[in-house]
Amino acid sequence: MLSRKELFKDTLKKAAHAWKRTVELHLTEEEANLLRLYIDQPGYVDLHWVMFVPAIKGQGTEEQQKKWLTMAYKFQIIGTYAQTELGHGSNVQGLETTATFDPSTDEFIMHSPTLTSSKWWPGGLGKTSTHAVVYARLITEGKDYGIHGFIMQLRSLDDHSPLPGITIGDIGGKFGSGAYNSMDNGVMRLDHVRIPRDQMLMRLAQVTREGKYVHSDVPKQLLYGTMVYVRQTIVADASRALSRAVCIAVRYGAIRKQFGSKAGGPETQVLNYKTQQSRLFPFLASAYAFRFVGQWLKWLYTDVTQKLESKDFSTLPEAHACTAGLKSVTTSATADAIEECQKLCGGHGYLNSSGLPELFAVNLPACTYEGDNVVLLLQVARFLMKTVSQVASGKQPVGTTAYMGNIQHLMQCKSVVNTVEDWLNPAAIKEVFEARALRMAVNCAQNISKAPSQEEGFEAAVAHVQLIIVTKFIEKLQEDILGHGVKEQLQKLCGIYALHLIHKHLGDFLSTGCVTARQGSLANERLGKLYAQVRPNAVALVDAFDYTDHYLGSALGRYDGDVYSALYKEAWKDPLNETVVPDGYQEHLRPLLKQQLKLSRL
Ligand SMILES: CC/C=C\C/C=C\C/C=C\C/C=C\CCCCC(=O)SCCNC(=O)CCNC(=O)[C@H](O)C(C)(C)COP(=O)(O)OP(=O)(O)OC[C@H]1O[C@@H](n2cnc3c(N)ncnc32)[C@H](O)[C@@H]1OP(=O)(O)O
Ligand SMILES: Cc1cc2nc3c(=O)[nH]c(=O)nc-3n(C[C@H](O)[C@H](O)[C@H](O)COP(=O)(O)OP(=O)(O)OC[C@H]3O[C@@H](n4cnc5c(N)ncnc54)[C@H](O)[C@@H]3O)c2cc1C
Repeated sequence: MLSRKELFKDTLKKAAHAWKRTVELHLTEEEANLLRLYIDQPGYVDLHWVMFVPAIKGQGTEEQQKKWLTMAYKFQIIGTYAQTELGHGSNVQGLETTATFDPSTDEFIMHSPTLTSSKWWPGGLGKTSTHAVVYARLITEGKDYGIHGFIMQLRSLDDHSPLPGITIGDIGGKFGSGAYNSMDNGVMRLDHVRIPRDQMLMRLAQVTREGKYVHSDVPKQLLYGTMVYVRQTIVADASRALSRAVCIAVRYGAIRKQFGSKAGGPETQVLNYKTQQSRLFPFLASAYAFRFVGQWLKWLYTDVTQKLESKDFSTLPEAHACTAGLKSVTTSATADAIEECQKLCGGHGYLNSSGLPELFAVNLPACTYEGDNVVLLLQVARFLMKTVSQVASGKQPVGTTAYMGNIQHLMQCKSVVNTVEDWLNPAAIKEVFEARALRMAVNCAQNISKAPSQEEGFEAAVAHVQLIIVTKFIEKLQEDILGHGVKEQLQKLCGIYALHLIHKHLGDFLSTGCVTARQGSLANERLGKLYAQVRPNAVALVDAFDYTDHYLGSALGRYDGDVYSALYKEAWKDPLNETVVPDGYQEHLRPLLKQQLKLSRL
């Protein structure tokens, strides 16, 4: 119910309080991250910690890190990540902002040469950030060396006014009433702003005092390293958002009753309807699947980072493909699922008090920020095409593409599934997912020379990423899992996750010859049985997410199930209910009613 200005100020207040508590309680970095997470309101601090600090860590020299991170860690400066422009977001190489080296003063001149080169979108840029890592085309000795990162001070540390030559503001209201409107996504134009040479982030490349451009021995793709890091964190965010929506829909489904009353008996809980289960339980399974794959991705990222430190860059392409692909598949699935959860809750799901509209509006842009989901899957496709060609030339693939080394078998194997129960076998499931992914990638690679098809590459990428998620779920179940019966429940959810994908993408599985129509129908039968088996534990499986009512923010998802009183109470809090007769009655309603009454008497 807050206006944009009030909402923004509220975000500033919360962020300042969180920082105060962080300092007072001597929180570790991990604890402070959790605190920000549970504040649950997008704000400038996200960009400061999630992008500004990592960009300096990844692309700054040791000296630069020491200087800038010391101030950033103490919040003496607030930073953002200013990459996207009005004219270009996905195509980073198409950015237009220039950083021209002037050897006479040992400075870079930062400039926005066109309207489309205006920086546009960076979070916190609009009203808050004092500094930014700005991405611009480096020009020295008359030559354009492409995009590089530069640290710029944007606002005075005394009175917060923009520095000379910098025009800066907020880009305006966004989707939904709250959601991302707490964030001051900004626009910025630069008019020949001078910064010292040592504010170019120089780990990847340097410009000497004389203006010579010098490459380091690290791959230029490390320029994109911050995005790899953030994409990895977004997978965990998606899993959390999805589990919140599912928690609301499952709990409400157990309370809501419609039809089915015989002879005055109780009506049916909507969660017991098969159609409700087949729409909702795949989301429950996906929430767990995304959590496990997110944990694995965090491990992968840490592993790659350690390797990079010792100058081993071999796993960088795989890390890029995994983070891009998983960010894309999990955020798209999550946005779709939250929207569907609203429908699963019927009319009440459309109320703000259900918590679902806000959850949807906050998570929808994850399909776009940090890389448009389609563009990212096309990156995965590119990686797969390269891997297929390496396999063809005898190279043994590793990591998440290791299965491609089994090409002889996977290109011609037939699924062993013969009964409904056979679909309980993780090996049988994994084999059909591997065969589908490989055959789609190989078909795409073979067709590329004839007529390049983006769609084919896109579909192959989706199949590969789904295989990763299924595989990581299966691997998770091979670990020790504490708690009586917990593993059995997770096995059922793993089955649901995999089999619902077979159901959804049956066309792929059939057309690549991985399963027959009969096996597809056995998979559906198995899925129906799994839904029935999960039903008795569905509420416990969402309680296990351990969300407080406060964090869930939903009248429908309350732990105590007292949904109707909560909805009723929430309704009365609406500002429209502050007066019995609404504002506007005297000016607009009364004259209208009186006029009509007069006319009717004529
Ligand atoms: C309620 C909420 C509360 C709290 C939330 C808490 C936390 C939230 C966490 C985070 C979210 C917070 C805020 C959101 C902030 C959003 C910020 C942004 O959006 S920043 C801007 C992001 N922009 C993008 O992602 C742009 C996407 N575009 C690209 O990445 C690239 O341009 C491209 C599409 C990859 C194309 O690049 P290029 O033109 O160079 O193209 P090529 O395809 O030729 O690639 C060359 C070569 O490089 C390899 N490569 C590409 N990218 C990477 C990479 N990242 N890492 C490693 N390698 C990479 C590519 O594969 C090619 O390799 P080759 O085939 O030649 O071997
Ligand atoms: C809430 C939010 C916060 C953001 N925060 C920041 C930030 O802090 N810092 C920052 O720098 N940026 C930020 N961004 C910008 C964001 O990173 C870009 O919007 C994103 O990278 C997508 O780029 P675009 O907007 O140029 O989309 P476009 O690339 O213009 O996409 C438009 C359409 O074209 C399609 N398309 C584009 N290229 C291809 C292709 N090669 N093949 C097929 N289809 C294609 C896309 O799929 C999409 O459907 C933010 C954006 C949002 C929404």
